[in-house]
Amino acid sequence: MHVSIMKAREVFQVYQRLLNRRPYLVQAIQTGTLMGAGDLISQTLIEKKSLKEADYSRTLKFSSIGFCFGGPALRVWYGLLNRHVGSSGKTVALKKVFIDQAVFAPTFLIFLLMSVGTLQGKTWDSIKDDISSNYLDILKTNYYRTMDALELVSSNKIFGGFQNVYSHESSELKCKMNFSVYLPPQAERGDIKLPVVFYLSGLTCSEQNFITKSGFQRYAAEHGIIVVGPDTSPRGIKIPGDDKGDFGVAAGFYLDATKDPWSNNYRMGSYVNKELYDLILNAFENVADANKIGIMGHSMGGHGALISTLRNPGQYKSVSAFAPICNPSACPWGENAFSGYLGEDKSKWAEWDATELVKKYDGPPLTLLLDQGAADNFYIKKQLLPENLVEACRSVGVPVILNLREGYDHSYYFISTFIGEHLGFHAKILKA
Ligand SMILES: N[C@@H](CCC(=O)N[C@@H](CS)C(=O)NCC(=O)O)C(=O)O
Repeated sequence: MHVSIMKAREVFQVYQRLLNRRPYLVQAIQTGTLMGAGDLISQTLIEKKSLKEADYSRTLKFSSIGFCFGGPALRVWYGLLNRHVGSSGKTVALKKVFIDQAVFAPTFLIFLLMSVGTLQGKTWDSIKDDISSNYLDILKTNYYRTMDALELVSSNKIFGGFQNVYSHESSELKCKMNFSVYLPPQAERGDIKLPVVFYLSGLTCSEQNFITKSGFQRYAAEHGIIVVGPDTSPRGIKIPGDDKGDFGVAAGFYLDATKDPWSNNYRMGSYVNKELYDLILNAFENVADANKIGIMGHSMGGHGALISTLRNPGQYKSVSAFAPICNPSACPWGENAFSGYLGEDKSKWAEWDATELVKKYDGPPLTLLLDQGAADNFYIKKQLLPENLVEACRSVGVPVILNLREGYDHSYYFISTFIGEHLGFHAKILKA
């Protein structure tokens, strides 16, 4: 699995390089391929043709429209938008979506319907008929899809940057989710790519706790780091037994549940590491550096940061955690959550347990940074077990730093004291 993930990453990097070097050609090939594939999917899934019956000349016509016109037109259009609207700032994304949907979408759709008609050998009159009967329906469907995308919930200026909260419909979790994005002042002009650090919160938290209590923005602004904070579980889905505080709502444990009734929505592992990860890199393409991504977290979120890194070698270049649940298979919180989400087979638990995962880690070199308050009741009651993780790291030679902080507890008072050190640690690795 590690090998295939590394390969996928390399392919993505080659793609990025090609896109920088030959933007028009790459966009043309991409749009051509997508339009061809779209036609083939429509013929097989919607028109119910078999692959033998499919009209491949129609597929080729769609591809060539994408290659010759769609791709280059998109490239020119996004270039114009970047030049005239800018590429970052509080309202830039919203302005761009608005102009794109108000100007480009209606114009391009007419052009597309005309090209398709022409390539199908239709007369001008029948093309006009097609346009008058289909145009508004297609445009409306497109508008509904756009509105589904990203919604800005709030935006506040802090330490020269903006603390934003967005919401979106998650396909993994099948519900509406909030997440936070801090854009430091260095993102304002949109002409430099910055490191991104994901922060995963603990039990009972939403995306709000970290952004209102930790004071991380001062240090993110200092280092020029974008910080993204997802929520901790699916929201608004009522499943009996989901309100226990350490299981269900606000306790997704950053894994993909396999046991009913949780497996349909409780997919925080894929949500964070695939859906949200890709969404951030796409939506903030101009300012987020896809090669400089780190992850950190607190308690259940510390466990999330560690397993996300260990399960996806190379995806996160830096990782750190505050009071993480280090060995969930061996503590009451973890046993309760894992048996509920994954069932009783403990071999499946090991796939989501940092202490087990690190023993099999086979990826780029990593140093784990852990901070633990010595007066943390959950540490004292053996919910967190950092020593188990440190021992496992030592057994396989993975470097780990464990700072035991005298007198500190489990709260955000502890996190806010050391958050600057953690962001400094990420900055050092990601900016190297
Ligand atoms: N479920 C436990 C843990 C609650 C807790 O301490 N949550 C931590 C994360 S594990 C937190 O960040 N709470 C929110 C906050 O302090 O703002 C309890 O209810 O005592």
